[in-house]
Amino acid sequence: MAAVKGEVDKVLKESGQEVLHGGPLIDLTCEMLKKMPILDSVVDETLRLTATPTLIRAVNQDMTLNMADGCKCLVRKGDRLALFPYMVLQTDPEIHPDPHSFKYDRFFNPDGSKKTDFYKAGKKVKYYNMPWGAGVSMCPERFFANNELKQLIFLMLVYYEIELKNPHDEVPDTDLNRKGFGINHPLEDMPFQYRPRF
Ligand code: HEM
Repeated sequence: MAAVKGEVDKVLKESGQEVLHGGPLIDLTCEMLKKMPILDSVVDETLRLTATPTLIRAVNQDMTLNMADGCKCLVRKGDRLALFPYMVLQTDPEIHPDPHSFKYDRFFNPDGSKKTDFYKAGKKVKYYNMPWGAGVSMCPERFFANNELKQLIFLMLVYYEIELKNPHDEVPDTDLNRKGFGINHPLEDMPFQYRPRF
């Protein structure tokens, strides 16, 4: 959180704004949100660990799927195909080392650019994180949803001092019953406390 807070403070300062007691509300623009590679990485990493959609496809013609391990899988016209990227990509330890840990910098390079180089068996992987699905039915509202998440985090960090109530508690497990249905929920709450800065 400290890294994101540092980035939020920098972007706010560069915009010439500050939080003042009784002062005007922060004017948060899309341009400001675009200058936040750390926050982008944090959102991507959060979705990597929590987005578990099942992608269903209808097979319109007989075809062969070539798997990463060299296997070939025949699918027939009329079949239904269910893909579960959470298991096969998002938590593959070869693509994402230490896959069940949250690493805020997993998706950005030291020069601040977005990290897109991920490998499996020595080959660059095209799809390394698929919270939004892929292809023609890829979530059409992903830019909106991504910006909403970024706005919420930005404004929470600008207006409030936030800390975990019990910082040494383990991160709760997720509810296995929801796997396959969008975003995973934690089994328990993680209480936090906050104080307005204004
Ligand atoms: C974090 C938030 C969200 C996530 C992780 C998410 C994820 C997804 C996924 C995985 C799919 C299926 C993609 C596929 O089959 O390849 C999808 C489809 C879709 N999503 Fe989202 N979504 C999110 C937010 C939203 C929001 C806010 C809206 C609307 C305002 C939305 C509207 C849609 C629609 C209409 C489709 C169907 C697209 C189609 O079948 O052509 N999503 N979304």
